[in-house]
Amino acid sequence: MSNNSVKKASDWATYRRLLSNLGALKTPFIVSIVGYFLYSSSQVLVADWTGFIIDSLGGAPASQKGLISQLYEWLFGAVELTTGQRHMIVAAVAVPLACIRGVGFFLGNYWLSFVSLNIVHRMRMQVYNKMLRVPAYYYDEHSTGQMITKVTYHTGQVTTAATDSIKVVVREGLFVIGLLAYIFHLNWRLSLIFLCVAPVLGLFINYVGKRLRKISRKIQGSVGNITEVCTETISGYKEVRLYGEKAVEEERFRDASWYNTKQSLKLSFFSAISSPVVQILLWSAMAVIVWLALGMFETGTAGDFVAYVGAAGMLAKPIRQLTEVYSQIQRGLAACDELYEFIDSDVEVDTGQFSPAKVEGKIEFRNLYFAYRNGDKDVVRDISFTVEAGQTVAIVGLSGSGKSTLINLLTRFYDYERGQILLDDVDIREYSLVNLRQHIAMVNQHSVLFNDSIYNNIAYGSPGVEADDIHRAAEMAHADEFIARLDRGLQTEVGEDGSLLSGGQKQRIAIARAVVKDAPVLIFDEATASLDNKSEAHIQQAMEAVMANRTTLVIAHRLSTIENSDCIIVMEEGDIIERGAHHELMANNGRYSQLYDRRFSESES
Ligand SMILES: Nc1ncnc2c1ncn2[C@@H]1O[C@H](COP(=O)(O)OP(=O)(O)OP(=O)(O)O)[C@@H](O)[C@H]1O
Repeated sequence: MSNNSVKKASDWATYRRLLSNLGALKTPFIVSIVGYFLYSSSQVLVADWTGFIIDSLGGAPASQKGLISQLYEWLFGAVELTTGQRHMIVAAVAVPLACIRGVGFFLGNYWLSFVSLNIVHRMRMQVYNKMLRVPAYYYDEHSTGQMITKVTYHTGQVTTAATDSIKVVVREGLFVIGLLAYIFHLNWRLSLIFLCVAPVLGLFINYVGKRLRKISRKIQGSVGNITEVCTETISGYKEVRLYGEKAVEEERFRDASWYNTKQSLKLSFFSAISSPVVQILLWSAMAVIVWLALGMFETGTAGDFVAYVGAAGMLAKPIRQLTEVYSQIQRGLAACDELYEFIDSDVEVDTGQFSPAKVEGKIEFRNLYFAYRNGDKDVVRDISFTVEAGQTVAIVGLSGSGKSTLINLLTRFYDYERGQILLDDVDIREYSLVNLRQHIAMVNQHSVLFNDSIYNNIAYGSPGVEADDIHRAAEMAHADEFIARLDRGLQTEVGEDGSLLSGGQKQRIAIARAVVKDAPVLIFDEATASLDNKSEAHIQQAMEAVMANRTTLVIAHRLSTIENSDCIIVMEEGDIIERGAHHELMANNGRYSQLYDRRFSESES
């Protein structure tokens, strides 16, 4: 019971929130409602016109209730008309009715689409903006497939509900109200019978609505799973084939797709059953009405009777349409719920106000501890070291020792709670996020290239950069040589994530991008993938050129980077176990010299 009332409140909250988006769209919304009002009124008047025609067969129409009859009486009551003139007037009513209907239809349809599409666009932008701001944890905990589904499938559901379905709701809803008002006007006692059916209809529709909403949520989840399997198969197509996992992936996909099919069938069942049930209820009421009307219309004309039964009969169609779109509306609302949940989720903490135009680049880690939210223990412990402005520090250690975690904390993709990281002696949490990241350039193991030209990839993050700077950066990154060999040079398209380039070429473009950014702090997470000697030498020279005069933190795998750095930090399982210059650590004969010997012999062989 309490659960239900909570759900109800949240349903209303969803409606209210959607409507609160109207804002500047109020005028087009009102125009569309006026349009649909005209459209529905003209539809109601068609029933009235039928009664008017029947009454005019025996002479001047004499109905006291018919709307067109009364207008006719008001306009022509005092005029002597021939039968021919009267017939012409009765027939001519069709033209203004069609005009009102047409104008109303256009105004209603166009302006309601205008409103709905704008609301959907805003919502889609809110979702996308949120993706740019959610913390790294969100990406850890949700798959790419599920996130893509939000922007595509979920907003698609809202679009259908907010455009096609809402049009039917407003248009046919107003039509139903108009018809009810009209039959009440003709005979209110008889019309009360219709109202007796209303609570039964309401209860039934409410029950079906809840089921539809629940199933719709399951369908959304299942579309997320389908997209997830698909994106994994697409990005890992080589692994799938090389490891012979085609059958397993096919099975995973079949499960996800079949679950979706089952839930969609359930949804179809409920939406298909609701319309006939509603129609049976309505037509039962209709039968009672006709039966009673035959005895109760003794005061009205034959035209009134026909108009009444005609209008009552007309109710069936819009009510059927309303029940038919009900499932789409529920799907839209279920999607809205989930999108709003996402829109309301936390963003990266960004409370710092400090925004210096330039920093020297001194970095200090001070007694830093950190545990990931989903991990149970600290993955780095009591980390303290300083990198003076302009120095290079290499961090080495076995896989999983916490090297990347330190970089993730420095760039504030995750926030620490114990200890400090300082940039120019100011805690990095006091910097605004945008400002902090402006001072850092990073070349990652998996630097992402965008599906654009090499030129634009190098200029990424540095809007308005001069062409000369791009050329210089490409030279410094030792990328100019291979770029010159390409037919379209810097304008060559690199494909999705640079798929048309080799690993070494991609890295050099990423280095050029860091050069153009010209930040005082540089982070290199060196690729472990073995490059051929020539590429390695190119990248080595590129790195050295870029590192000059910058504070550099290198997660190092290459011997030369390690040997030349001012200090080497050796990590093991989250702790710093050794630190010092290369020759000092070699002389210590500890873990570093073991690691070094191992790498040295590997690279020699
Ligand atoms: N997003 C995350 N959520 C939870 N745990 C994580 C996350 N990223 C890393 N870890 C864990 O933190 C520890 C340190 O990982 P980290 O990536 O910092 O190591 P690394 O030294 O950079 O390793 P590699 O050289 O293989 O990149 C590992 O035990 C890892 O499982």
